[in-house]
Amino acid sequence: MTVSDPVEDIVATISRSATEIRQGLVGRRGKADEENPSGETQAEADVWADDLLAERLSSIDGVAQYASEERAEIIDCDDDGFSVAVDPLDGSSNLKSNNTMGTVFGIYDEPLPAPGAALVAAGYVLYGPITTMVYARDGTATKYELTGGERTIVEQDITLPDDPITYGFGGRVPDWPDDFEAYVREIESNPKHKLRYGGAMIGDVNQVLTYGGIFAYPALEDSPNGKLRLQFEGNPIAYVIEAAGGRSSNGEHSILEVEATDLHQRVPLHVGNTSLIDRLEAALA
Ligand SMILES: O=P(O)(O)OC[C@H]1O[C@](O)(COP(=O)(O)O)[C@@H](O)[C@@H]1O
Ligand SMILES: [Mg+2]
Ligand SMILES: [Mg+2]
Repeated sequence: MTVSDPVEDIVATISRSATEIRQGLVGRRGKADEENPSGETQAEADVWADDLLAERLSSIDGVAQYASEERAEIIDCDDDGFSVAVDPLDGSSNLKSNNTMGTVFGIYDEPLPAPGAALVAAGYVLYGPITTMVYARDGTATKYELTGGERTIVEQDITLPDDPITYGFGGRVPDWPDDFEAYVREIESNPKHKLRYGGAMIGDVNQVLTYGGIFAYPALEDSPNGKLRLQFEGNPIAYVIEAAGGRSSNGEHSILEVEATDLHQRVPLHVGNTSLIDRLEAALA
């Protein structure tokens, strides 16, 4: 008898759906005339990908809740089980220019909103020239290629390279607090460091995972919690980067220790090599 593993069922469902999501973007590059709970205009593809994932993930045995960046309310499913939090399309403003996007997921063993410490697994799909998935569970991260529903391992026990190379920071430069800007100038002044910013967190974070470095969407002068959402973006990415031997920070401590108070709350996000995040926290202290 095979023992069912809802976490594996969730990840397999997202893997299979990724190819369809990628193909379904064609013809859905317009706006949807609606705002999401964060007050952003939704793309047609945001709404469509959310509906597709909501239907599939909420019907899995052992999924108690489905929630996403694109819907105000949690969908309650089974009485007991895991909570799945999804950013169906990360970087959907890149649809218009046909640049990188992703799908982010976190699987929590507590009802949402939940702290990162309640994650049992998390990962993301990257719609690049090919479709890849990075998925972390039990402290190890694995990279896969996804083709036509198949998930093939390309790298196990991924770790951030020791010598950091790439950096990318979101938000308008004039909106950065002075201490953060001073830190950025320090990073830029190292001749080994290269700027890589594509406007989709997943693309930028995947550069950091591949080459080492730092990605941040920091606190801004008028938005002290930055832009990215804790449940759907911050926690899952922090979980993956920490499993790969890096660090995450809200500016003070690990993102995984941030108190979860609201489903759609935002968090300043900084992830990357331990040395760079340690230095960032010192610069912001
Ligand atoms: O356009 P900006 O302000 O640089 O913001 C870019 C950031 O916003 C996001 O697009 C937000 O994610 P969504 O596209 O899922 O809303 C991140 O992927 C990215 O890092
Ligand atoms: Mg996003
Ligand atoms: Mg999104």
